[in-house]
Amino acid sequence: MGSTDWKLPDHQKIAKNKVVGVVVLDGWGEYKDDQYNCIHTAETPFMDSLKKNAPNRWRLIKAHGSAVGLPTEDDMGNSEVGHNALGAGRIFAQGAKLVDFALASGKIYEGEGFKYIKECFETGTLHLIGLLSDGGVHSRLDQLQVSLILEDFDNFVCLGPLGIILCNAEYLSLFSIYLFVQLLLKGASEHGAKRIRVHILTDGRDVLDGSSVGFVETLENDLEDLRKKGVDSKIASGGGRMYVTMDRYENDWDVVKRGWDAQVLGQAPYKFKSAVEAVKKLRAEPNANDQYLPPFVIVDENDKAVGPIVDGDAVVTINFRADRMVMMAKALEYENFDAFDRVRFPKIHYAGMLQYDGELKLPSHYLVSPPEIDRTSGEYLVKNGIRTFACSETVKFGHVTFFWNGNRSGYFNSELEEYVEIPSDVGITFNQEPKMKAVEIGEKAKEAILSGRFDQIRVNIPNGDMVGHTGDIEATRVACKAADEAVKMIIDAIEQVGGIYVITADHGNAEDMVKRNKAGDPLLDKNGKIQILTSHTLQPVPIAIGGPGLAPNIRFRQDLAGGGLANVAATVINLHGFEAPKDYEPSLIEVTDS
Ligand SMILES: O=C(O)[C@H](O)COP(=O)(O)O
Ligand SMILES: [Mn+2]
Ligand SMILES: [Mn+2]
Repeated sequence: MGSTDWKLPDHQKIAKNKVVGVVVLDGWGEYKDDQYNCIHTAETPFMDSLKKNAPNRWRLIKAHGSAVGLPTEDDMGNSEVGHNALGAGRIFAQGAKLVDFALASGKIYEGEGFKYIKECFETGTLHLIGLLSDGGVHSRLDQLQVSLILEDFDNFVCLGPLGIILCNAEYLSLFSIYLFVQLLLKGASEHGAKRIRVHILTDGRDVLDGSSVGFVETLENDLEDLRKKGVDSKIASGGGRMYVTMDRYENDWDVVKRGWDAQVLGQAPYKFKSAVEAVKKLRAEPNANDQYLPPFVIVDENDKAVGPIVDGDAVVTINFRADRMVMMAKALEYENFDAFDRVRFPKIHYAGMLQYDGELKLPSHYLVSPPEIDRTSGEYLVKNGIRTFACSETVKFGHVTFFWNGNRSGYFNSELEEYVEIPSDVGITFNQEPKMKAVEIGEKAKEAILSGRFDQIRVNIPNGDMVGHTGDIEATRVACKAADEAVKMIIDAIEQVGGIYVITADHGNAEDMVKRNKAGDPLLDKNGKIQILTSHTLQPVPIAIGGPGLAPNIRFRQDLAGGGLANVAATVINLHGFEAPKDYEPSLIEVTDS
């Protein structure tokens, strides 16, 4: 945007030059106090005191559904959409929604990306690689499926293979134009794909553990339908998302390599004739779960892998979310690549569901244009001279940099910014080390605050989320305590320099660790055991402001009951002493006369 006026007007009532500490507690929502609320049951004296002691400076904000650009109010928040909203100050239609629209309108098949992969359909195989679940965080199974038929316009109900999906009005107007929605598998085959291989990654993180079996069965049924229509379509390989392919921020390339070996080379420690059998058998191993299933390939009667990726094939990574697909995209696209030995680098036509990195333009071909998240608060502030420090450990590092800056890697101005990544533990599940690197993040942030070199210090503290995803309640309590201690360290430093703090979260997770019925009571499985919730939640998140630099007459506005994460950017800009851009969601704060 060449014509952007980057100069922010001075705020009429809020002074400049205070150090502002912005802390994002990952996966830290607000929910009723019971034994499955790990934030409540953990010792979190610092966060508790904020809530208790300054009611005008503590409130809840929305972090899911339409408040963060997701298709429906049933969509839980996640780190990508959460940090995008926090950093950009506006609500953008996010990947999940954009793909829905592109599929519903059929535009996906008219775009450059689809045309590019279609060039291989005559003689090559179309490979689809991605997360197989209806979690809606990285991908959605119904976007892959063969049919979704709108049957009942009056009641706004879409019937699909997965059951009933309620459509909101915006969706309905699009759906109503297209009675039969062509989804990716069906659409690709109708547009000429003759041979399709799906490389599945099982979830259990954005959905219940154990649900992978049902998703694989659903996909198998769809592929069976396609086979009846003469399309040679099969599942070719698989593995658990956290152990195969979906690493992020280059924490552990072995994860991507395991996927590469299975998907591209057709090699894996486990071989099965069917994916349903694979998932059932591998899940039966002690301590096995959907997130960490080992890699497997599907083989034919001669024990030969049914779907390695070879020269002349087309490949689509079907995830719309960026962070856990960037590494695979690099492996599939970059000629020069040394993160691991690819053994074979097939000449393929590769497209992402979306373009995952706007700065790297990666991948160069994609089926759906990503949201154009421009003019983020980070860019405005840096352009107005705010010296910015951002830090987290590897597994969340990109959240306060890449996602915060609208899915762009790199600095806006390397002279004014410093981004510090603390290496995360590798090769463990985080319930084994629930304190993670919270203290180290706290130390780095403290150092940055006390150094006098920065005006904004921005951190993500991952514990509640990363340990919450393991479903280990005891460990999640330890995680929440560690996060609380890290926040206190940072805020103590803010106190020392007379600064201001903003503490919030990107979505819920640790505050509810059990699946519940509509009345909010825990659900039991068929053995009478509670069903552990490893995923995020629909709960709101807290935001607290304070610090000696915050004038006594600044408080949260009382008239913004529906405020959400996107309102935080204008709030932070104000606290730096500037007015926010006019099209930003309104600031949460007001300056009273007294
Ligand atoms: O990628 C993940 O770890 C989960 O799917 C979502 O968690 P996040 O949105 O907090 O990263
Ligand atoms: Mn998160
Ligand atoms: Mn998470």
